[in-house]
Amino acid sequence: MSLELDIRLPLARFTLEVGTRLDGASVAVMGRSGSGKTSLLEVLAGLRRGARGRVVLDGRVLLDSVARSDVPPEQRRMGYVPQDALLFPHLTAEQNVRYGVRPGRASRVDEAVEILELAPLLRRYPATLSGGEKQRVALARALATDPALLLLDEPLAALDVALKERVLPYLLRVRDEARVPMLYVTHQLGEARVLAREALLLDQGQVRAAGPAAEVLGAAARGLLAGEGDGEENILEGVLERPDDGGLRLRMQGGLSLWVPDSPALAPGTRAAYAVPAADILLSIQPLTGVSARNVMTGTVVNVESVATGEDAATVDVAGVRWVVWLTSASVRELGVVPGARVSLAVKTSACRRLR
Ligand SMILES: Nc1ncnc2c1ncn2[C@@H]1O[C@H](COP(=O)(O)OP(=O)(O)OP(=O)(O)O)[C@@H](O)[C@H]1O
Repeated sequence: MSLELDIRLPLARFTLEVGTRLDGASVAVMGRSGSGKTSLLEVLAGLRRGARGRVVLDGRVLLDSVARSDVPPEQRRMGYVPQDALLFPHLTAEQNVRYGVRPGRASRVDEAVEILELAPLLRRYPATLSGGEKQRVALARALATDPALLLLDEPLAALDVALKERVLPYLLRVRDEARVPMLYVTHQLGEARVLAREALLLDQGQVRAAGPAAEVLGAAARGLLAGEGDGEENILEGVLERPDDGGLRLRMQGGLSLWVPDSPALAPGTRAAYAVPAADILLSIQPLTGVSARNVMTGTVVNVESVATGEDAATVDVAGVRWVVWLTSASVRELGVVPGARVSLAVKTSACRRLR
């Protein structure tokens, strides 16, 4: 995906001004409530009159106000899922998914149903679906139209959606299996880190930072989002395995594995994602032995940043997996937690909660 943006859109209190080039297959858009995220998505979708400048997606000019070209929304090949994505209440889930697909046009209906695991829900009506299930149907409807880019606007209300209801594991599949590029508004740093290759931070309509997710989603993002969302999470994705001597482990890229709560329903080989709150991880500068926590790992501190008064976040690299650990600033000083320090982390199995 290559997306060139140079746009200006006057809003009620400020002008949205975004000039950047994005090349990643997945881009997280973050910023406080009211910073212009939805407006940006609507400009890309072609739904906002009054936007000036240029939008070029994969070499196709979608907007060029100087040349007076403005491709209408239905010809932009954008799969837009707004915050309040409404399903047609009188249509089944399947009819909703098929709704936007024009006869003779490329379609990804079957793939969308498969990836979003909608087969058991196809005959149901929206009124009988849970919030997370409705989100999956709305996402499938967008994916089914074979978009060049998915535009996903996470409602703030999604913060209240129960952990198992999160659509994140499905978005990972859309990214890796359907391989449709996406621009994804999220309020969760942990989600953005695991999903996005690039990130764009908006502050009062201005780009505060844009670039590789690993660089952008650190201190700047945390400072900007302070007070939004509750607590930071580590999101780990991998494949489940069941060693001979019992238990259930998540094997991640790079070979690191994590013991997770066992459940007979979970088959080895299944892809899964887990959330571990940054505040639930124990950090030690001594090798940890004789602790009851089943997950004990050794890694290197990458950086330490302030989260709030008296509270810091240490990023620790363990075999290529980056963990964020929250600890008090007093502990950081007393223990000497500085970049380059070797530390051990302990995570109780029960602190690992499965998404979906
Ligand atoms: N059609 C419009 N005309 C003028 N101003 C608008 C319009 N729509 C939104 N705004 C204003 O522009 C600002 C950005 O709104 P926008 O919805 O893009 O923010 P957001 O970052 O998506 O917020 P949230 O996270 O709450 O969804 C807000 O101050 C809003 O009141």
